[in-house]
Amino acid sequence: MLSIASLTHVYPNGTRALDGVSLEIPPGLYGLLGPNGAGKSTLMRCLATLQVPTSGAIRFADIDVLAEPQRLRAKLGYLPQDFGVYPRVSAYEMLDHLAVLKGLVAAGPRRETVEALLNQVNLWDVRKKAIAGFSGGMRQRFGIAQAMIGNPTLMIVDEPTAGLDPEERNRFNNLLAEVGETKVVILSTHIVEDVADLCSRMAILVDGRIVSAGTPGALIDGLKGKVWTRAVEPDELPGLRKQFALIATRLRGGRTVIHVLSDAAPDPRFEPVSAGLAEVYFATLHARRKAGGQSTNEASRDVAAH
Ligand SMILES: Nc1ncnc2c1ncn2[C@@H]1O[C@H](COP(=O)(O)OP(=O)(O)OP(=O)(O)O)[C@@H](O)[C@H]1O
Repeated sequence: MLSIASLTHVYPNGTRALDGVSLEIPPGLYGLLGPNGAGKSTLMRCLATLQVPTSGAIRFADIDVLAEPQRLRAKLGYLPQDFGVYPRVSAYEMLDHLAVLKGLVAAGPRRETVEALLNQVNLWDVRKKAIAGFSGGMRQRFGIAQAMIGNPTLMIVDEPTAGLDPEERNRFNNLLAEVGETKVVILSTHIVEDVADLCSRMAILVDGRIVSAGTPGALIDGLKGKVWTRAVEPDELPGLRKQFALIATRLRGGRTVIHVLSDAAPDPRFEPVSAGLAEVYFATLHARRKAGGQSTNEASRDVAAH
């Protein structure tokens, strides 16, 4: 179990990237969903001991992470948002090198580990090729392999599927699901489907605060009977936006379809629509923006795009 208590981080320029974040994260895949700039990467870096938060506490099993970062590092696998340099050395050589850095010095056990990991992430056939020539999906799978050296019990994966095509994303997510069977895995993303597909528990982070947390099923149940839809003409949109809590507009076969949050049918032309995680996410963003006094233009102009 990973426990995060009242975690706050203020950057030197005054940006409050995390504002009292508290979460209890059990083993399995945990989704941390939030828009750009919500504070996800800041939280991931604090958990990965790469950044010291301004205040708060992090515990993983019996480890006080802020007091004993070295103890956590021995149990941690981290796939950063930007893996950075993609060297011209082969996947095998690079993984072998990283394994040495992680303390796997004895040649025999190291070879076994490297070979097993390359097989697990399905890169065995291309092990002799340079990482520089890998596709985005292959690089991310290599990223998971390097994160799994030393069999960590906590895995932190920051926006891993951004930029992957659907087939690569699917392959990557299958790998992540396998990894999540035995570890605490935190998946940070702004892609709702990744959380819907993979995670048994989740939280939504907006402006440095947790605004929603629970199982996807429970969060979806909370919207039952409250989401309504109808096709509209584009010139109706400004008026509807003022009148209703518009959480999304979609394009369906060239027509604009809106989703509105309301306890009852806003008018007879609306039909009820069963909510999914996308509606939960966009309703949460809408409520948060309203509370913050920001423009409440729908959070998504095309839910179907993700
Ligand atoms: N080094 C820094 N100095 C000052 N402000 C920063 C720094 N790094 C991030 N921020 C700010 O902190 C806030 C949270 O950023 P963070 O990168 O953690 O968000 P994010 O949810 O990961 O966003 P994205 O999905 O765009 O990566 C943003 O307002 C960002 O501009």
